[in-house]
Amino acid sequence: MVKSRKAVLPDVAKLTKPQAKVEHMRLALEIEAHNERYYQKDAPTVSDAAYDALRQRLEAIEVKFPDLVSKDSPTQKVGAAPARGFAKVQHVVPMLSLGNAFSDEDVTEFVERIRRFLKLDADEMPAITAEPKIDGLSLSLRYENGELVRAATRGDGFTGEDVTANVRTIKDIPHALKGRNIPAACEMRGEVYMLKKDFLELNWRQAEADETVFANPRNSAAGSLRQKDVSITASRPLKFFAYTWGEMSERPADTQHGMLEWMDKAGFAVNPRTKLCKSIDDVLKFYRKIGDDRASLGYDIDGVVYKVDRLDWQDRLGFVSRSPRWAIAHKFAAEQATTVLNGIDIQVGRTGALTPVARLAPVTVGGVVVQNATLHNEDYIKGIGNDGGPIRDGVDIRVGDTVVVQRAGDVIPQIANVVLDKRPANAKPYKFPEVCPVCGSHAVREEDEAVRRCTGAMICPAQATERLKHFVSRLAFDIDGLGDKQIQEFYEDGLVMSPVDIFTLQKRDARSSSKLMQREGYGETSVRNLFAAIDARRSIELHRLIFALGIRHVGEGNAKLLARHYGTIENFRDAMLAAAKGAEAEENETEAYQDLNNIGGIGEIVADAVVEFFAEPRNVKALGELLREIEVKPAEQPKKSSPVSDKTVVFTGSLTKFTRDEAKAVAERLGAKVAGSVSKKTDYVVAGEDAGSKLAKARELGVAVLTEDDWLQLIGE
Ligand SMILES: NC(=O)c1ccc[n+]([C@@H]2O[C@H](COP(=O)([O-])OP(=O)(O)OC[C@H]3O[C@@H](n4cnc5c(N)ncnc54)[C@H](O)[C@@H]3O)[C@@H](O)[C@H]2O)c1
Ligand SMILES: [Zn+2]
Repeated sequence: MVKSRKAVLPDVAKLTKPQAKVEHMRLALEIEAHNERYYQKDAPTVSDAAYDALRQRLEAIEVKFPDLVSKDSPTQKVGAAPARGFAKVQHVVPMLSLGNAFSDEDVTEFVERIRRFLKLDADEMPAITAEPKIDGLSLSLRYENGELVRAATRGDGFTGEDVTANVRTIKDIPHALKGRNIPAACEMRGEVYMLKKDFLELNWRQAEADETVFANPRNSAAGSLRQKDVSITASRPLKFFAYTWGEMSERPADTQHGMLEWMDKAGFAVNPRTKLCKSIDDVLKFYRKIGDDRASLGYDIDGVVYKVDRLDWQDRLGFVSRSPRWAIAHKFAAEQATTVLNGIDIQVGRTGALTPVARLAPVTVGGVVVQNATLHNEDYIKGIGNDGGPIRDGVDIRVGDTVVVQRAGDVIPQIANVVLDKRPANAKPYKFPEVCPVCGSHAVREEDEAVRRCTGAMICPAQATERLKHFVSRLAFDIDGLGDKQIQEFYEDGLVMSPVDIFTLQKRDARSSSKLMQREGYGETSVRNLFAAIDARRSIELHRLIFALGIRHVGEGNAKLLARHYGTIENFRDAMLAAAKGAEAEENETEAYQDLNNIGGIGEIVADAVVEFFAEPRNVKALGELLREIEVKPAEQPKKSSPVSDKTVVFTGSLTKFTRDEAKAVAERLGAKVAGSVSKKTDYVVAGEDAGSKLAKARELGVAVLTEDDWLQLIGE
């Protein structure tokens, strides 16, 4: 895409001043729009390579016409302003960006610049640390007297977002620093990221629950950290590498690599692949080696960062507008390849969503053969992004097009761009089907939804079979010998049309004249094994059953939260039926609904989806039939061994050490029950400042009252 853009735009060298001015303005606006989507919404609409190309062109224009540089130019700025909804944190030492190197020459030039600046001898090579450039988001952690007091995102470099409560849920980040050599004020900085396997697993769960699916681990990490509901952050597998610092009352070392060693001792994860290099050759060798190892690293990196090792030299070198002079990021080329789009298939999911999939002429991208790419939804094909703005410069995707396919890490391949010069003359805009390709029902788009859905929920075989496949899938009933293929066949032959049919199969088979045993591919043993596998699942864990119901937005995680909260299927069903009574009203005011909505980690969208499910009599009937055939085991209660398990706790007053959501999530994880009011059954009341009537009540009833610190001590934090 970099190339196709350059082919259509005039060479910067040939631009006249007025032309340059117009283009500068256009590029700046476009870059600002991408910055907002990337940094604030965690949802970019173009590839990093495409974005970098825009920046490079803007920089080239500014080099030729320096008076176009203003303080508002994107070349002078870092990131984007903090998003609304977060408290702001001023960085005492700004958090800047890095200059980029895209070639070996750029790296040589970087080292030369340093030598000239420091006036080093011709044969004197500054030692350089080479660090993997983790593709996550940067974070600043402030420790005072060794205790974590504040965490902030980079924001625009000067003002970041306060994410202290979120950060306290990340295991890699110590709440207190270790060792003796701890400066009184100490700001540690590094990258929050997500392992590729955790990202894929999370996306899979999100997709199952019909929730936001992230484009890559970086966006996923950023989206997970920047959550107003801390319990969501706590449920996401975030990790952290430390690699630099902000304000430091004293420096415990005088080299970059010495500082990294100190960080390791202080209790941080430091990237083990970092290397101290003595020559440019060393540096480039490191770059190529880690480039080769990239796929096996476990986390995404988008290049290597080189830093001058001596801190006194770093100090002398200082900064240019938005980046240090003593460091540079050597970027990897994006993994892209060009191929032809042979067709677009529509898949119908269990919730009736019509999802377009690109069928590509097979092509190798970054060492992997790619034949399919996701096309997300009909707007995406048209060149319209989630926010209604253009993507790919508004170019649509047509069957027959030559397209640029891109893989970032292990993510599902995407179509990064269309090569318009190669579009066949007869290519027609793609017409998205308005009926379900499986059952023929109308497929409609709801207002504010990008997805078109089949309306034939009750009759659509795609939905019914997808629901059944989900019902027997690994995290649900997980029945051996009953996979996608068998479900499809049994459905087509009318043997299994709804979940309960699975458990009555044997009874019906005994009475039937056409036996399962006589089917092709089946014998006595396989039928016996199948029935045994089904019987083995007549007793099922509550969370598996809840997950198996296929309620929108209820993935494995939410199913577990619900199971843990309600304990038994009877409790769960009764509560949901009670909540469903209020579903018609504008605001659901039933106590059962309030209780559901108050479960840590369950938000309104999930609560509404569950209630909606129970408000539909056909669903309740199907569940009732199923429950006559199976037995549901009560939910396992979490960790028995903790000092607060089975205790009932009430938090009151204004808390300063943690947010209420956070306190609740932690307490529940340790097996405590968190209640809203004080009674004789209450074991502890944790009172913050200005605690009122609940504290009085606790005193009156003789319930133990703890300060926040007492509580932390009690749970061993
Ligand atoms: N696709 C889009 O729409 C879009 C929009 C904006 C930015 N971007 C992408 O974001 C990046 C530019 O943003 P940027 O200003 O954050 O710069 P950058 O990512 O190029 O470099 C600076 C960042 O690198 C990170 N980093 C990782 N490991 C490091 C290490 N060992 N030492 C020091 N820093 C390390 C830090 O977070 C630091 O802030 C580019 O890759 C760009 O393509 C994409
Ligand atoms: Zn259908």
